[in-house]
This record gives sequence, structure tokens and C-alpha cells, in this order.
Amino acid sequence: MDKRLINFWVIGYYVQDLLLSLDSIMVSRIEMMDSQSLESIGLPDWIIKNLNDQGIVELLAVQNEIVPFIARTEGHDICVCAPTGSGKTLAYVLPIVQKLYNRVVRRLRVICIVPTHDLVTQTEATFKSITKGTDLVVETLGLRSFALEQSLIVSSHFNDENNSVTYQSLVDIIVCTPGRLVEHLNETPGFDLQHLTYLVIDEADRLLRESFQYWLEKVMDSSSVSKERLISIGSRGDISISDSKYNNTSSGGSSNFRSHIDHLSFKESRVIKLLLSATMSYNPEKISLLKLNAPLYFQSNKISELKYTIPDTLKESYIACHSDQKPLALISVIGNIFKSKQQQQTDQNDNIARIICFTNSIDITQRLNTLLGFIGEVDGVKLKPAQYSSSINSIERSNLLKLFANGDINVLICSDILARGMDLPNVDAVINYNAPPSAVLYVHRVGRTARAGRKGSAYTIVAREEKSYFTNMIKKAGRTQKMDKLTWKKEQYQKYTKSYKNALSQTRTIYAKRKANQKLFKSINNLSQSSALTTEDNQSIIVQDLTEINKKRLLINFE
Ligand SMILES: Nc1ncnc2c1ncn2[C@@H]1O[C@H](COP(=O)(O)OP(=O)(O)OP(=O)(O)O)[C@@H](O)[C@H]1O
Repeated sequence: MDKRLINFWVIGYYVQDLLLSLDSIMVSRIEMMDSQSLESIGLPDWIIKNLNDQGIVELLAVQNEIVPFIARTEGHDICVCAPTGSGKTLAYVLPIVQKLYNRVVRRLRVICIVPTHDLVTQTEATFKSITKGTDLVVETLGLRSFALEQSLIVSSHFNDENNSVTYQSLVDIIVCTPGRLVEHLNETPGFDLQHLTYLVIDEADRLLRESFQYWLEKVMDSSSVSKERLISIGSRGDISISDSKYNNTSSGGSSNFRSHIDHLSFKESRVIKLLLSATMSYNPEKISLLKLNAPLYFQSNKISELKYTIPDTLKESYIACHSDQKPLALISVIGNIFKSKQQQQTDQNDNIARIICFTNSIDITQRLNTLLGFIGEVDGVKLKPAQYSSSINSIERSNLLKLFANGDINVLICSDILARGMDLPNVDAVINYNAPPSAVLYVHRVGRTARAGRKGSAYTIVAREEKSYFTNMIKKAGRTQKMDKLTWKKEQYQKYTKSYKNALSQTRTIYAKRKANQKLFKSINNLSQSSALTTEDNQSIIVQDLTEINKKRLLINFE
């Protein structure tokens, strides 16, 4: 390779790295400025109407920054770190739908990747609320059978003249989890990302932690529409980027300099990547793994003081108690929340307090739900608990969310499946029955309340042995000065002791019965397995035993 060419490539890599390192620290602070009117940032009337139909009359801070930026620029990848509940979803849905509105041919131009199926459903609803009235098609992956999805996303046409098959995309926008997307890329004929224009990665820090190399590389390979972009370097080292072939008008440098170093070009995909989270890791090396193109990092201007972005309207506190007193502390906190809700003279039609209670396991979720179900009422308010976890199927989970939204359930006891991104209306308080294992999870859990500028409270019930771990975690998250410590006053909890003890004994009975039944099931299974191996006369004994056991089983009523 001749010397000139070697110089060329060496500088090429240098400029690319320089660009990335330069760009990866190009930070724009999202000023929590006053909300702007929808018209003032150039949204078309039909989008304004769709927003008004859902009661939205002005944009929130993060939307004021991001929407006009995406609508008016090309080529910059964007990372957004803004508080939970600050409206990040609409911040990307609005400009993307606005840009797609004038498309002529339907092609798959947008992929929005989220970490859970529940979030797929929620994000699809947000997209559809804005595409309403247009011919833009939004589809989800992962909520139906694979074959049905294949028929919904691609159509094929057999061309008998030249014996070939042509494919046509039936969708414009897909919302999905990573796994199902890769399955379709591998197995669905005619499904590809060659026309992909926007790749949205919501809850990016979590998604990029999970099997990062596995799905993103596949997606980037499938979408790598390589289009040359030229970078010219002026004599003063200034850099300009142009899409067209090298032209002499590009900024920077005198002509003689250009004669030596003509131009640098590197191929890269023109998919615009949008990464969003309330707990984005601001680590250029990690983010640069995504091969971001001239990335811009938007972050809430609060982040400078605090490590994580938490809504200003959130009131946080914790209680330290013995681990066996936790249920009593929980009942007392629920009583406080019910009482303060009744004192609020805000909306008489809806004085139902809605509480989300996070635990660290499905088993604790189930036990707590059984216990609270026996408590009956707290300070005169009927307790209507339900459990929400991956042990329940997605249809039942979405029904539970509807019951919670209309107040038929007022305490949703859940595992962390609900922690990220899920947007439940009017949650008054979040209770961490178990301290979350990480500051990131703490931010996302408590972020289920105090959304879109509304007030909310977060309580964490900490066992004495967990206290130092919890307070250190909160310190690391920069939340210490925001956290109130509630004292454990015995007399405060006395009034709940009777109902708690009664509920506890009923719960213990239930679990004892379930344990006995599990033993019965086990012995039935063992017997039925062994019966296959014995002679005919023994089988009659086995059948007799089985009927005996079945008789016993019927004596224990299942809950
Ligand atoms: N401009 C607006 N005006 C009023 N409410 C809004 C506006 N934009 C979004 N919302 C509402 O704010 C709530 C939170 O929005 P969204 O779920 O997008 O927040 P988020 O920043 O993605 O939160 P998370 O980090 O938890 O995912 C939703 O109920 C949404 O309908």
C-alpha cells in the first residue's frame, strides 16, 4: 500500500475517534424551562388534535428540547437522560410520527425496542394515540403467535413471469422486545431493516446491559444501509461533514492543504439511534460501542447536583424496623397514605388512594397479597390488594392495570416487572416493602409516582440489618439530603396489631394447606409413575390408594 494511502487511513481512524470522543461529550442540558405551547414548536394541527384528545395542551421540558431537535435535524444520534415520568415517550413519538406522516411508500422505518412485553403494549398505545387519523401502521412483536405476526408485518407476491417473490412491508413502525425482533430477522422471509430510519432504545441502560452484543449487532447488521459521509479537515483542523461527494465549498482550510489530504470517508449506517432512560450510564466508552454518529447527550439540568434524575415533586422517606415488624409497618404506611388522600380536597370523585408496593420476589408478592387480603380494611378504608408479577399472564396483567386505574384495586403488590417505564395513572405512593437491590432500581421503582409534574410519595421499609446498605445506596444515588427518616413509634402501630395477627394466622393456615396439597400431589405423581411398572393385581391396590388420597384431598378446600 503506497505511503500516501497509509497516511490517509491513519488520519481516518484518528478523525473518527476524535469525532466520537468529541461528540460523545457534546452535552446539552434539558433546561426545565416553562412548558411551551404545542403550536410554538411547530407541531402540525392533526398532531395537536391527537394530543388535545388525550388532555395534553402543552409540552413538558424534555419534550420542548427533544421534539424540535429531532424534527429539524438529521444525522445526530441522541441520548436522553431525564427523570422518570418526564414524558420521554412522547419526546420521540411526536417527531418520528411527524416525519413519517409524508411518507409515500409504506416501509418499516421505525423500530422501538423496550425491555418488557407490558411496555410494548404501553408504547404501542402511545404511538397509536398520535398516528390516529393517518395511514401509518404501528405493530407490536412478542404479544401474539409468531406465525400471526409474520402475516401482519410482511406480504409476499409471487411474480410468475420471472418466477420470483417480492415482499412488501405492511407496517411503518414496530414496537418490540429484542428477542422477538431477532427471531423475525432470522426467520421471516422479506422482513428486513434496510429502510430503517429510526432505532429507538427505551430504558437503554437496562437493554444495553442485557445480552448487549447479541441483539444490537444483529439489528445494526440488518440495517446497515451504508452511505458514504465525507469528512474534510481544514488547515486549522476544523472539521466539516457532508453527505455529497467531496466539494470544494466545505468549510475549513485553504485549498493547498486540501491538495495533501483530500478527504476522509467512512461508511456508516444512517439509522438514527435514540437512547433514553432515567438512569442512563453517561459512559462514552460504553455508549460509543453503539457506534453512535455525532451523538448528542441531552440530560436533565438537575443531574449535575444528583447522580440520578428523580422528579422534584417526589417526597421520599424510609422506616427502619425489625424484619418481623415489616408487615405491621406496611399496614401503618398504607393507613397514612389513605388518611392523607382523604384529607386532600382535590378531586372528590376520585379520593381513592392508589398504592404500588414493590417486593424483591414473586413469593413475597404472593404472601403479602394473601396477608393484605385478610386484613380487610385500614383506618376505615377497604383494602383491595392484588398481585402483579410474571407469574400472571400478560392478559390478566393488563386487566389488573385497568382495575387499578379505575380504583377497583387500591394496592398493587408487584415484583420489578412493573419497575421500569410502566405508566400507571394517578399513583399516589410507591412503597418498597423490600429495599431495592440497586440505586438504579430504586429510581425506577419510585418513578412510578410523581409523574408528569404530579405530586407523589415514596416509602422504603428497611429491616435493621439492611439499613446501612440502604443508606449507602441512597448516598451513592445522591438522594440522602432528599430522604426523610420516619421513626418507628410502637403506639402508632398498636391499633393494627389485632387485625394483623388475625390475618397472619389465616395466611399461615392457607400456606400450611398448600404445603400439604403439594405433598399429596407429589405422592400421587410418584404413585402414578410407579403404577406403570407393576403387574395387574397390584394396580387394583394402587387405584384403591389413589381413591383414598383423592378423598383426603377433597377434605382440604383450595383457596
Ligand atoms: N406534555 C404532557 N403533558 C401532560 N402529560 C404528559 C405530557 N407528556 C407525557 N405526559 C404523561 O406523563 C406520563 C409519563 O410519560 P412517560 O411514560 O413518557 O414518562 P417517561 O419519562 O418515559 O417515564 P419512565 O422513565 O418511567 O419511562 C404519562 O402518563 C404521559 O401520558
